[in-house]
Amino acid sequence: MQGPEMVGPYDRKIWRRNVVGSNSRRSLEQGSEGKEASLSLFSQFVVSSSGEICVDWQKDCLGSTDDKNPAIVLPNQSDELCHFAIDIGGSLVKLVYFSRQTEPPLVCAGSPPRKAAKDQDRAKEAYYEGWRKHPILGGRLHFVKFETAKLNECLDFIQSKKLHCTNLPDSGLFDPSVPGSDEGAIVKATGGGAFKYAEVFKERLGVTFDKEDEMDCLVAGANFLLRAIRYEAFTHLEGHKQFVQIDRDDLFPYLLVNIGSGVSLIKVDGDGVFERVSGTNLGGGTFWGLGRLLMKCKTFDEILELSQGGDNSSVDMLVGDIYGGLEYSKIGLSATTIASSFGKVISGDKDLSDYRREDIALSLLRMVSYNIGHIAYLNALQYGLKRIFFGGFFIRGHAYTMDTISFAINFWSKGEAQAMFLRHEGYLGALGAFLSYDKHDLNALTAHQFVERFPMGAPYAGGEIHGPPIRDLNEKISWMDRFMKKGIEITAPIPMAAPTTTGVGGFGRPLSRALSLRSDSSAALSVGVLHLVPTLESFPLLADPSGYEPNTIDLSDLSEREYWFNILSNTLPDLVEKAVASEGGTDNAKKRGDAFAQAFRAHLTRLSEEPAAYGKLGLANLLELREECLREFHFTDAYRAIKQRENEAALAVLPDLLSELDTMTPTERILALIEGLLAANIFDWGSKACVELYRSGTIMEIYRMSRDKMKRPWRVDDFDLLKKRWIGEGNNTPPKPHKRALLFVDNAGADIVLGVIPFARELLQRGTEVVLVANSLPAINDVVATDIPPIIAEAAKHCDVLRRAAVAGGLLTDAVSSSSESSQESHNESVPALYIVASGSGSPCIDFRQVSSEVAEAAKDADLVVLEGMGRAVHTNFNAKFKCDVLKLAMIKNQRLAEKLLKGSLYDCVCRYEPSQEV
Ligand SMILES: Nc1ncnc2c1ncn2[C@@H]1O[C@H](COP(=O)(O)OP(=O)(O)OP(=O)(O)O)[C@@H](O)[C@H]1O
Ligand SMILES: CC(C)(CO)[C@@H](O)C(=O)NCCC(=O)O
Ligand SMILES: [Mn+2]
Repeated sequence: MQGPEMVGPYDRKIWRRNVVGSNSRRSLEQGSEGKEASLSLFSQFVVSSSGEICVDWQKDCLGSTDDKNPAIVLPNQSDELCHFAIDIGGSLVKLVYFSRQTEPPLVCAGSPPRKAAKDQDRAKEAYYEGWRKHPILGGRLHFVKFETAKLNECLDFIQSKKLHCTNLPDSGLFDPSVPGSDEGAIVKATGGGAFKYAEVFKERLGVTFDKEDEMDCLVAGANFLLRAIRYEAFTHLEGHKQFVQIDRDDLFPYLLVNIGSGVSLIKVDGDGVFERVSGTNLGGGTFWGLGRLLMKCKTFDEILELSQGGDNSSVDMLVGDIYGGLEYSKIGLSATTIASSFGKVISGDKDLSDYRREDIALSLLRMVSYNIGHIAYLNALQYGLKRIFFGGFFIRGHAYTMDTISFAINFWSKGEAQAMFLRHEGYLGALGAFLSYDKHDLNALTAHQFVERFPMGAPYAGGEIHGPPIRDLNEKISWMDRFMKKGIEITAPIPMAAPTTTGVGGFGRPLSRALSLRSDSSAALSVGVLHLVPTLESFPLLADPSGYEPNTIDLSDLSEREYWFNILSNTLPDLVEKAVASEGGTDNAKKRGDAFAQAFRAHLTRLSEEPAAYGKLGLANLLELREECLREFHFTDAYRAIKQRENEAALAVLPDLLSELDTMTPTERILALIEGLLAANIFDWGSKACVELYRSGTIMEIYRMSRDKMKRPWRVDDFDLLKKRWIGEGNNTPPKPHKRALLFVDNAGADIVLGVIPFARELLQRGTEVVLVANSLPAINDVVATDIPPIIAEAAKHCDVLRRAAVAGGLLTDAVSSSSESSQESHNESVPALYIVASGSGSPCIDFRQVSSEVAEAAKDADLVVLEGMGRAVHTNFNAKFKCDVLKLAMIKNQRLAEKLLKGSLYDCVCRYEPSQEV
């Protein structure tokens, strides 16, 4: 008698949707390490404005200083064949470039697919085919900037990354089947420098500029960002940042105020429909220029930093100065209103050196900001526009600047108009130029197809770009190390900073100037790398997609933030230990572990200073960030060994559990199954309380203890409702079973084996098709889609229903013989199929705005969704409504969550059953 045989999860013949892990949005990140460049080659490490790590190879690079024009050895060069668009302004050069892997992202972390080379080739071919048709598939957009006065740095950057070699004239794209050419690249360029520096680019790089109109680009960039990026626009009042949800269909008209060197005011009525209604020569260049002249500041950020400690009343003439300390209330001017910027200087015979540089800086900042705010308001008034978006790098994510502008708009419009700011502030033009490449069709993508990620350098972002990004793992580790040694200490994020206002932007003096801009300018907003993942979709069963908010806990609340940051910080050492062990505990693994901890702590510190730095912050984002950080340091599955051990232990007792269940009546069984699911959900290595529990007991002991405690009523207990739907009431005919159930599973071990599998088996027995939805990539001890087939194969040895369902779902071959010992299961009845689908996520939570297309496809016929575990059913989606029946099951393994959300206590259970919300 032959046992069931595994079928590789990548066999596309089985079920199109059953391609475990191939569509992970994260799998793109699991690139090979490529050629490892030697560390000693690089001397200086910096971070790009997009948070990428770069090396300053101009400074004494490649070991030999006399080599003036060194050949740059790019680590992972194959990963970085890209193209770009450029905006060369009066002050700054902005570059948007595109990258993608040259290899199809076939491999998902977890157990490696057992796949024949032949299949790999076929899949690769199909991937390239898709690539040719849709060149923007699976790529990333990076944002970097340089000073226009240091154009050479920009040219070097382009050259070092060979960006210009891949802008082929015919397609504007890199085609892996066509050998690259160094000549004749055509690049979309905008801004005045597209004219001024065209010859320089031609000479140095052989690049020809295809010029795009600057205003066209600004508008195209703004429209794109406002539609595609969920957390792009925000208001900023008295230090408080609030993201604004922009309705795609109600975007126009608006006023776009781009504050670059000079200022352009554009009335935007639609895509490509706009008018530049005004402009002002008092702009960012004015501020920077006067700052250099008056305060001898070397950098722009230095002026901003100075202004934080300023008191402008020593420089500005206030209304009170003119009115003898009184206000001019008749016309609504307070005594502290600035009557005349720099006006006080006329009255003494002081020299420049007699004034505090800080005071001058603040006066200057307010002069320029108010003036722009004023002009913006007048134009909004003239054209009847209520919404004003401010872009351009003058804003610099600087709280005080934004407050000042907001205050001005609010003041003059008497609250009628609103100032909004954009996270990608200065990149509008460059992005617009990039969008103007015919073939991209980026505009066709929607918000759920973009994932913005913040690499390890993001917390330090703000530095200038000097060289090629570091891709190589060793370089990353070394960079982290050097950064620490340079004395920019990233400490634990506790205690938390007060709300990060740098002062109230009224006419008075800034009230709070305690927090200074850090010298690395990290007070600015971070712009991440934008990943384009066309395979991600919005989950079709959401009842209210536009009102959907995945996070249950809002981390804009300071005490919540403090609490969770503390937990993440405290559990870090244990995680590092596990991660290092998972990689064999080698010295290299230890180094990576340390670097990971440093990197994650830096993110936490950054976010505790500026919670909205990466967009709206929820617990789910933090948990995902931690996983991404692990992946960045190549910890592919930190809990691999633990998961394996727990799976084995649980599988050993599964047959007994199944037999026990088979002796029960249907009514007893459904209760036992739900109890079992809740009890088994205790195995969660992401919970501090549970990890402590594991120290004192074996898996089975804990599971039994947990089961014994499973007495109803649970904290949230809809069991009676579920039972009614399951077996009906009284003598009435039982309701029809569900057609298809989607089970979003949580942890490995007892959770999946003793909780989910018996429940899935019950569903199958009742005639419900079952789709197990698991992570594409690992997160804590969560089971990954590719982990499940071997578990099912093992379970199927003891259960005929599972075996036949797995065969029907293409997970197992061998439909002929049975090794089942369970005689109670009928062999004649047909059993619906059991499928496994990867969710597209690598997080312990699930965001239903962005799931894999396989999940979206599988959802079409589903009439039951089961969300299991704290991450998926409580941290996220606790309040989510679905178009079909939904069952949310979890054990609460966190004291505060139990108290705050449920007014309960640790280890309380949630069994929430909500019938279809569709009317
Ligand atoms: N690191 C920085 N270095 C220089 N200027 C900065 C920096 N950060 C912010 N700024 C401010 O941003 C302004 C430039 O903004 P931006 O890049 O949007 O304009 P630009 O395209 O160079 O100018 P224009 O569009 O008028 O030609 C500078 O004049 C300065 O006020
Ligand atoms: C000249 C541009 C458009 C170059 O970006 C910009 O600097 C600007 O809008 N300056 C203001 C010029 C005016 O007074 O309208
Ligand atoms: Mn510009």
